[in-house]
Amino acid sequence: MSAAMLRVGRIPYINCYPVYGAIDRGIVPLDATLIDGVPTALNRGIADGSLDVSVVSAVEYAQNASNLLLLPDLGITCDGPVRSVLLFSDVPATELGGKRVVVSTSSMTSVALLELLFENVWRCRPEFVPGDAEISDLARFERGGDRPARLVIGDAALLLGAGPRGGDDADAPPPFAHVYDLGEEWKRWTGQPFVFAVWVAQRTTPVARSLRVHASLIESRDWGLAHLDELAAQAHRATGIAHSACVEYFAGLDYGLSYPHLAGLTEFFRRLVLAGRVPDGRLAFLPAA
Ligand SMILES: C=C(O[C@@H]1C=C(C(=O)O)C=C[C@H]1O)C(=O)O
Repeated sequence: MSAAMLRVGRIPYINCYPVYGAIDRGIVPLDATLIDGVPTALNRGIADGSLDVSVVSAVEYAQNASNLLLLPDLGITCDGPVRSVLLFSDVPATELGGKRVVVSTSSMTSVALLELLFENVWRCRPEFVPGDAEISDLARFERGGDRPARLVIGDAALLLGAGPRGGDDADAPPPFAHVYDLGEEWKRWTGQPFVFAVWVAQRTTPVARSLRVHASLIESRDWGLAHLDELAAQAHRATGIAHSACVEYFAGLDYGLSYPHLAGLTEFFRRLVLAGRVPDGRLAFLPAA
């Protein structure tokens, strides 16, 4: 009897196209079932054991490291602006103390990073309230009043960051006066790259099976990096974001986990441990495929 198919998580944002594009096209085989979900849904799937391997918020690994192994050389990272993790605000961030900041329910890493930035860089203490912030939620965003700022990630952030398009949008709310790119803010603060997402496997999943998934993901990622223009065209068709903006977006992301990325990741975890937000821990890797 063959073991059940592994369940492998994928974020449906365009930021995952470069990792899964060749698998989606049948160019690289993946012996697993792909499960789509926003980052917090995949985090839950890894935490409750319903996913075997997945991309997750970096913070999910830190929360749950004793049950997980990191997949080598895979991540969603930036070294400066990320373009898709944005704080939109009607007032400067330093003036948000005591005010409500709506944080995306899809995100865990960016929310933790935002809290660190408020404590250490903007030095004020807003009240964080969760709110849905996917593309389908954009039209219903309440503006102003007691919610002057909002953290948005992924495709929704790219779209909102691009601003209103054309002159036929007379009813559109005015753009936010201040937009903070969290990759850029982290770089300015620490000088380091930032790792938003990592790929993990359950320690209970047989290593040989996780290794096969890892090998497919690496092969698919390498194909993706060699075909970014084709993937940017697909991203444009899927979201309406300008092709040139998709090209620029992919160029600003790095899908590896090199020494500088690991330095940024451990710096982030160290600061989260200091703030009492995640348990102290260590990085443990699946042996490289
Ligand atoms: C760069 C991004 O990285 C992401 C942000 C995550 C988070 O904040 O928890 C998790 C996965 C990634 O999708 C993005 O989604 O825009």
